[in-house]
Parts: sequence; structure tokens; C-alpha cells
Amino acid sequence: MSEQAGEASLSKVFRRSDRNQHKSISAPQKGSWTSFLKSLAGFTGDLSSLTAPPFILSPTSLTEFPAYWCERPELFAQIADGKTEEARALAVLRWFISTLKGQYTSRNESMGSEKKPLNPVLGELFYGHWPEKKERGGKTTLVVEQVSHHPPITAYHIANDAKGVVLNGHNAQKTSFSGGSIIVKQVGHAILTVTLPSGGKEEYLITLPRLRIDGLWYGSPYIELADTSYIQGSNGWVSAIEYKGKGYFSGASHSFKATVSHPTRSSERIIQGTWHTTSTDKSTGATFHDVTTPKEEVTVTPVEEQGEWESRRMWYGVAKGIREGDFETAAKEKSRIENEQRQRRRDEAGAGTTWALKHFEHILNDPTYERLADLFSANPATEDAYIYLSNGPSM
Ligand SMILES: CC(C)CCC[C@@H](C)[C@H]1CC[C@H]2[C@@H]3CC=C4C[C@@H](O)CC[C@]4(C)[C@H]3CC[C@]12C
Repeated sequence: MSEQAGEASLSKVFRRSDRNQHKSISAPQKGSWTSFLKSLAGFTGDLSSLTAPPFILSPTSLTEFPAYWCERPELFAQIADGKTEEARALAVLRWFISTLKGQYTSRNESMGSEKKPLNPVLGELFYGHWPEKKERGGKTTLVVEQVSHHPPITAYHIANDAKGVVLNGHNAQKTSFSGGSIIVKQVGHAILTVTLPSGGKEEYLITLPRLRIDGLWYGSPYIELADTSYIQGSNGWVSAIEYKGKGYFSGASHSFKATVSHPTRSSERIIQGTWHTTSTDKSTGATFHDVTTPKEEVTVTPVEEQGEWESRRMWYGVAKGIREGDFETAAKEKSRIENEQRQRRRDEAGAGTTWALKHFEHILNDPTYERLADLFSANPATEDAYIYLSNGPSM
């Protein structure tokens, strides 16, 4: 195929999904982006292994992403204040929906488009906290560990001990390419546990939405959510959250419709809106969630005081290079880290040892997942889990 013919067919593949795209990439970047798109078409597997052009690289490692779960620490804490099972199920849904803007649109706001995050190394750590405030009952702490490199899996533990609210989960991605977009199936789940003042315990299984990365042709990728994700409580309450983009329920991007129900109740509650702004409870007409107000980013120890496995210290040189446009230094630093990792794996193989996780224990069939998944016939019926060892640093 001639170079021109190749480009023409490439444009057909990618432009199909770019109905709401305006921005375009600058001329000097076009060549490297076109070759990247060529490598994407027909790609399935682990996206982290694909070499992307410098302008699309993010200086942030994926181990930092679990912090998005708690950038509204009040909503996390308030789950414990619900007086009834229904009130708590709604509080869990409100907190969950309120994290989506940060999880899926914040890179577009801070960096102009979605970017390719740094691919964490095995054993990489990220610690942080949200300070104590009266409305939160106490401080909230975050412990993240990269528990697998091939495939990349990130485990996390978030806790507000004073309120008795804990979130435990892990994350991996399966990517494929379809209709000009990257489709990301999230593998993994989270369990939110609330310990009630009575001593009773409630658990909620949280499954994760499917992502579509659009805007590829124009070099300014952004995320739209698709399909349905669920929050199943041990008390029977279940929320089914259906995601649609432009042209569906409300004609707006980032639309969702959540149906909250209980097997012994005849009526269901419908929440509808756009997850990056506000939503309404259809039965009362009241605002259900509102993320138009500022969020609070996680507080992290200064890099100089971090240990060598901590994400920002480990990637310091690479991140600096990317931020300052010094991609040669970034690439050199990245190779150094990757070579060290390869050497470590060779040493382990030679010694007949394997890498030991620091904060989590890997179990094959999560009994909590299985019990809750059974209540709504979730697929798959079982999943792995990473159990927190309660040995995080004091923060
Ligand atoms: C930008 C293009 C060109 C490269 C694609 C990079 C891929 C690897 C990036 C782009 C968007 C990223 C996702 C953005 C948000 C989340 C939510 C978080 O809770 C878990 C990680 C997860 C699911 C990220 C996984 C990695 C991801 C899919």
C-alpha cells in the first residue's frame, strides 16, 4: 500500500468515532501520531507496552490513580451516617458517581487531553492521605501497591477509620480496538465495607465501567463510559448504572441512569444526569450529586522524603523530563528503571525466589466477591482479590 493510500484508509478507521472533536494536533507531531495510530489499529492486549509519541505521555504513574476514589472525602465519610440500609446504599452510589469526573475527565482538564500514564513497576508504592476535618470524622488514608507487572495490576486500600468506612480493590485493563476507538475493559473490583455504630457490617461490591477512548484521530484522546456497572450491597440493595454518551438519554456526553432497587421493594428509584456535572433523583426531583464544586487532591509526602519504591521518587527523572519537554532525559531515565527491573527479575529467577508483596496478600477466589456477585448473577462468578495486610505507614 502506498503511503497516501495507507493514510486515507487510516482516516476512515479513526474518524468514525470522532463526532464531537474540534481540536487538532500540530503539524510537527502529526507524523509520530500517525505511526502510533497505525500500531494501534489491530492491536489487542496490554496498551502499556505500546510506544507512544512524547506529547501524549503523562508524568503520572497509574499507581496514583486510586486516589481518584477519595477526592471528596466528605462523601466517603457520609456513607457511615446513613440511618437506614436504603440511605447508605444511596450514599454509596452518590460517592461513587461523584468520583467519575476525577477518574475519567481530570487529565483532559489538567493536561489538555487523556494521556498515556507511566506503567508502574512491580512493587511500586503510592501513599497519601486527606487530613482530618470535622465533617469527615477523621483523616482518610490511601495505600497503593503495584502487585503485578505482566499484566499490570494495581491494588489499593482507602480507609476512614474514625467513620468505619473502608474501600479495598484492584485494577487491571484489557484493551482492544474497535470502530476507531480504544475499548478498555476494566478487570477487577472494589469492596466497600461500612462498620456500623451497632458493630454490624455492611459490604458493597463495586464493579467498574467499560471505557471507550475517542478523539484518537485528532490526537486529543478523551474517555466516554459505556455499558453498565453495578454496586451490590450485602443488605440486598443494588444500583445498576447505565452509561451513555452523546445522543442517548439526554443527548449529552457523560450521561448515566442509575436504577436503585431491592428485591423486597416493588418500586425502584431512578437517578439521571451527567456524571461530570449533576444528577437528579427522579422520584423526588432533588439534586442527587453535584461535582461542580472543587475537589480535594490527596496529600503526599514531599519527594525528597519518600522511600525509593514510592512512585513520585521512583519516576522523578522521567516525570521531570516529560514536564520540561526534555524527552531524551525522560527516555534515558525510563530505560534505567526498566533495566533495573529486568535485572531484578533475572536475579530472582537465578535464586529461585519471587518478588514478595509488601501490603497485600493475593487470594484466588474472593469469598466476599462470590457472595455478593451471586446476588445479581454477576459475570464472572469469581475473581481474585488482594487482601490488605494492615501494615501501611503512619500518615
Ligand atoms: C491515550 C492513549 C493514546 C493511550 C492509552 C493509555 C491507556 C493505557 C490509559 C488511558 C486512560 C487510562 C484509564 C483512565 C482511568 C482509569 C480509572 C482508574 O480508576 C483505574 C485506571 C484507569 C482505568 C486508566 C487505565 C489506563 C488508561 C486506559
